[in-house]
Amino acid sequence: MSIRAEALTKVYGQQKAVDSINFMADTGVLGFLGPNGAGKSTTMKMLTCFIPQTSGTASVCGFDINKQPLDVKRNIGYLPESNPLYTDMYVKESLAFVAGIHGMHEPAKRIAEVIEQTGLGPEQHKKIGQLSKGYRQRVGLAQAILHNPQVLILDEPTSGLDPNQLVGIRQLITELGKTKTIVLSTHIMQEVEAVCNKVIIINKGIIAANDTLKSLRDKNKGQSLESIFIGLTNK
Ligand SMILES: Nc1ncnc2c1ncn2[C@@H]1O[C@H](COP(=O)(O)OP(=O)(O)OP(=O)(O)O)[C@@H](O)[C@H]1O
Repeated sequence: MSIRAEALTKVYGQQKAVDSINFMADTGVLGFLGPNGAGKSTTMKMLTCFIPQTSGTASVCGFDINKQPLDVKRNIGYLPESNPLYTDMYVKESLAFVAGIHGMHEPAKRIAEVIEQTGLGPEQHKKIGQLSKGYRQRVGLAQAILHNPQVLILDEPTSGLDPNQLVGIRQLITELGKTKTIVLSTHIMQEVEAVCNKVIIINKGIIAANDTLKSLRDKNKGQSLESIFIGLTNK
């Protein structure tokens, strides 16, 4: 199993942002949905070892997030919600920098491959600060997949992209999901329908649904994913 979370909990002060959630994920694209403030980003930050959990456990590719954080990070690629990038760096320079962090030797070939895969070719000689939002997202994705991790955690990777950019990024996520485990947070139901095999809906830190997209639809016959989401998150 690529990801396993058991009773994973995060408390900020008085607030339980993530309340004892259990889930597993393997190869494919898992849609991680929930209203604003539901606990999606917090869960992602714990799985990627950015913040410690309050209680419970989780493992990535069999490595414990507390005891083996370096192994977790070797096996995980993370695109955070705000996609923080060094805007003064050139695209290739930023990828070489990330390759260095991962201790990759002679990364030029892999950098060229990832530039091709993410469609960054035409913009590869620009500074990140000169890129459009869609191309910045592609740089974020390129950085996340550079070390060829088995697990990808993508926090709203397509927010704010135009329809053309959306199609390209979704195709890339679908392609990557054939061999990798992807956890994808999004508010766009159309996107879930387009790329996800499985769906977790989280509400107020608690899992309200954990199912395949097909079974979720079969159980709620005739309802759109949007109405299912609204029904489950307004309780
Ligand atoms: N550093 C923090 N300190 C205190 N509370 C926090 C912190 N980070 C998040 N929270 C709170 O935890 C809850 C869950 O936040 P989180 O960012 O995980 O939600 P989310 O599902 O990702 O929301 P969105 O869809 O708006 O990005 C929210 O109520 C938020 O205000």
